[in-house]
Amino acid sequence: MDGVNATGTGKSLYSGNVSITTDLVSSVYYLRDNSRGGMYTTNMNNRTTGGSTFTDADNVWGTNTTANVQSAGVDAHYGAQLTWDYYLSSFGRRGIDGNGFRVLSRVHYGNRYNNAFWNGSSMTYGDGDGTTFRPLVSLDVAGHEITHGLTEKTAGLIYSNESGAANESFSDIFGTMVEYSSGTGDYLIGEDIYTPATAGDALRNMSNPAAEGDPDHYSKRYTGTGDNGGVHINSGIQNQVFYLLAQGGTNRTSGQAVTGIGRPKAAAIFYRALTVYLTPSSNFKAVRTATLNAARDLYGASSAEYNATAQAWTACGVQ
Ligand SMILES: CCC(=O)Oc1c(C)cccc1C(=O)O
Ligand SMILES: [Ca+2]
Ligand SMILES: [Ca+2]
Ligand SMILES: [Zn+2]
Repeated sequence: MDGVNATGTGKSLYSGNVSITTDLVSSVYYLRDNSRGGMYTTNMNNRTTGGSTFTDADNVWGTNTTANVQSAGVDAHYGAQLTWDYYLSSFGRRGIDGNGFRVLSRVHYGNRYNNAFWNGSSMTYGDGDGTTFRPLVSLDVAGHEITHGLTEKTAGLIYSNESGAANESFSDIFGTMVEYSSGTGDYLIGEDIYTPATAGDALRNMSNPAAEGDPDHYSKRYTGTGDNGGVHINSGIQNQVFYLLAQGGTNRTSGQAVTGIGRPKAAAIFYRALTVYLTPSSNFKAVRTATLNAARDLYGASSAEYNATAQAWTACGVQ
C-alpha cells in the first residue's frame, strides 16, 4: 500500500531530536520510508521472531529515553536513513546493492541482548543488559551493520581471519563516516552504547586500537582461532591505516608518520577498493593493493593521495 511520505519528529536515544521520513496510511503513521527503498523499522517486543512495524498517531516518536519503546526505533530508522543518504550522496549508490535494496531494521530483539548483527536481509539490535551495553542502535553501529550488507553484496569478504578483519574494518570505517555525516563524529566505535558507567571507552578505537586491546600494526596481529580468527581484533590494523590516511599522524608501533588526505578522499579510496577490486579471500596485502589501485584511478599514480595510501599501509606493517 503506497502511503504518503511524511516528516516525523523522532526523539532518539543518542542523536537528540531528528527528522525522520514516515509513511501515512489511512491516518496512521508507519516507521517506513518510501523515499529510501521502502526501508522500515519493526519492534520485536523482546522476542526473537515476529515483530511489527512501529506505528504512531501524531508522527512524534519516542521520548529520548528507553521508557518509550519507540525511542530505539527512532535511532535505528534514523541510522538507516543517514546510511542511505551517505552512500547516495558520496558515491551515487542507491542502497546497499545499488538497486534500492529495502532495509529492515529490527529493534528490541531478544531479552537484554548484548549484540547487533546483519543477517543477510536485516539489521537486528538488542537492548543490551544495561551494564555492558545500552540499546545498540547508535549511528556508528547502524552504519557498521548496514555496511556488512554492502560488503556481502560486493567483495563478499569471507568472515574469518584477514578477510574477516578487513570486512569488520570496512564496517567500522563506514559506520564512522555515517556518524560524521550527522554533523559530529569520532574515531571510537560504539562509544554511546558501551559500558554506560564508564566514560571514554568504546568497543574499538581507530585512532589508537591498543586502547581497546587491538593491534595497530601487522607485527602485532592476533593469530589464534578465537573470534573467527580475530575479525574484531585484527580489524584494528586496517582501522589504523584508514585513520592515518584520513587524519595524518604517526603509528605508535613503527613510529612512521603519514600525511593525511582528509576523511572524504580516504573514504572514496576505501569504497572503490571494496566495490571494484576486492574478492572474498582478499587479505590485508590485497586490500593494500586494492586501495592503491583505487587511489591511482581516482587521483593519479603519482598523486599525494596515492603516496599517502602507500605510506599508511607501510606505517602499519603491510607492504
Ligand atoms: C559496531 C557494532 C558491532 O561490532 O556489533 C557487534 C557486536 C556488538 C557483537 C558482535 C558482533 C558485532 C558485529 O556487528 O560485528
Ligand atoms: Ca563513534
Ligand atoms: Ca562507556
Ligand atoms: Zn561487524
